[in-house]
Amino acid sequence: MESFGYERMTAVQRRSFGPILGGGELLARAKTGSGKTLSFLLPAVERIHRQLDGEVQPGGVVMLVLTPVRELSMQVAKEAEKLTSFYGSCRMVCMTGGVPWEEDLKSLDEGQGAVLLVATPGRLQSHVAKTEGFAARLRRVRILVLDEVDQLASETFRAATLEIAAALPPCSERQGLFYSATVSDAVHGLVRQIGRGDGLAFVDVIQSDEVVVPEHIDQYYSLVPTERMTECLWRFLQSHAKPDFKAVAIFMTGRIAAYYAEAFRKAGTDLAVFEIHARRSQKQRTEESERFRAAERGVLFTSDVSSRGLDYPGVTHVVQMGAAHSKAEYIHRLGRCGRAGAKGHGLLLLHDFEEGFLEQLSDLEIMEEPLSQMTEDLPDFIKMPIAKNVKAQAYYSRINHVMRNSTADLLEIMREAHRFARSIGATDEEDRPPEITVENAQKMGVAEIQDVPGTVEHRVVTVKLVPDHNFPYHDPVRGPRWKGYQDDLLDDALRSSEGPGKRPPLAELRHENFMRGFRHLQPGAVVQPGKDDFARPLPPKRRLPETPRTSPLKVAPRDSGDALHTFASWLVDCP
Ligand SMILES: Nc1ncnc2c1ncn2[C@@H]1O[C@H](COP(=O)(O)OP(=O)(O)OP(=O)(O)O)[C@@H](O)[C@H]1O
Repeated sequence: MESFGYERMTAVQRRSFGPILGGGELLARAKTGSGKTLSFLLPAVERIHRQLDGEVQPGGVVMLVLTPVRELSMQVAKEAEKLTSFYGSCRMVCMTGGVPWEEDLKSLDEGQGAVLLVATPGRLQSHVAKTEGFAARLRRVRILVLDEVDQLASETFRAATLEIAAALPPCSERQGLFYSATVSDAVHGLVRQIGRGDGLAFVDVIQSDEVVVPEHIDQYYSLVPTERMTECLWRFLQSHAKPDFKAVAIFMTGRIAAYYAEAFRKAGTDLAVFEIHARRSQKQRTEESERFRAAERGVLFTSDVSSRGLDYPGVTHVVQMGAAHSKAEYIHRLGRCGRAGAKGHGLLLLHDFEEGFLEQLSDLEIMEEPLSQMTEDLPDFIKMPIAKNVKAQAYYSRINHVMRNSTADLLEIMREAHRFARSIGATDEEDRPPEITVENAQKMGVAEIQDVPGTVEHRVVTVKLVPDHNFPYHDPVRGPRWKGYQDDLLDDALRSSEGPGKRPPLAELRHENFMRGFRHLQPGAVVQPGKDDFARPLPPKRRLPETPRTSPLKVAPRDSGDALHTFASWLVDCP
């Protein structure tokens, strides 16, 4: 403990060390931020060190730690690395999604000795199923740790966790350690399936009559009309933004977090804005995570990928933008602040339709923060220049999220989502929210409902590409390519009607593309791809002479080098 700079053990550490060193199985429940990571890592590595007798093959895994989220795996891996380098008897390897597959195998193979593997279930399950010889490398696992076990026991991770456990030695030959701040019935079920059954110790550092939220975290909530959510978040962040203010704001989905991060940046907050969610590449997520860890001040805009286990030093505030899936999830989210005995402050901004969630929190000390009067001194979030696509995606993802998590009437959900669309400036001049195609409406179960805002008829529009010059670049295999999502649009359109080896004269622009900014496209409109607003017709003077409907597509010859200059226009005729 001293090498980690700690004077004394926390309660969960004190009570875990003995049973783990003794080889027993353990289910442990302790508050967020109470030092659970070291409470399993330290005695487990010590035990492995004592047991290792040189018989393990290079690349063989002796200890496996599963965590549900990539960033959490990386965080646990860092602690594990400190310990393994101290003991020297095994080395740490971390495997998560978002990293090239071959790198996993390389890191297993390079280096001497047994491996302490920290991994997310998805990546490991894929290796077990697809990588030749991988399961064999797991046959010597002596200690299995499930960190955030109640999430690993949830529907999302349970199957993968069981499949991985099936590749390990029988439970009589390994030790299972199961940790979380909250323990559900599903956890007991999973532990029964994976563990030995007999002799499981339950280290419960939270007494049954005690509240599981650390006492030094103040909790507040406000009931907020959808239209005022952004304003409330803005005011909260601006009014608390002292020099050491460091906040985590958790949104319903990654796409909503992405919209807010961009909106707050553009609104000119003086707080540094960080952004972590599943819509970013793993490289971006890792870099952002490191930056936020090192930052003294700022806000992390994120989704539930950051709600568990992550230990960002110095987080003072957590804002939850909407109800959590459950009380347990609320507690995990809140636990990103007030760690290791520090003071914390949590604010839950509940949409007006989520009031019922408060019943689940009735035994917590959570106080109402009344809404302040609305004032005018705010950035204009509705007019904020943010791509239509970003707003539309936030809107779609929000509908999906609310549908999955609410029992409300579907039409009510759509109407409320319409209010959300308005509040982020995602509606058009006629107050229509982004379009939902009939196909998607069917998937969402709203196709049969009259008056669903934004639902459109299935549309397939045949477009003619009139090539000229000005393609951004020419891909030798795929032909002319645009940049950004417009690139995908053109590409989809062409791919949908490509014959073997050559492009046909006509390409179908399918209805999906209308969701992505084509709704204003009129028959005969001429637009210039690659420009800021793809769907905006060019002024009449830029119109090209109309091409006869049946004329073949003429692809301009490549002039010089890689740059094929074309001026393109789309002639559209409805079927
Ligand atoms: N004995 C100790 N004394 C002081 N600080 C400690 C001690 N052990 C761990 N810590 C620090 O406490 C913080 C929280 O630890 P950790 O991340 O393990 O919490 P946790 O209980 O796993 O939380 P969560 O439930 O959110 O996953 C970390 O910054 C860790 O370095």
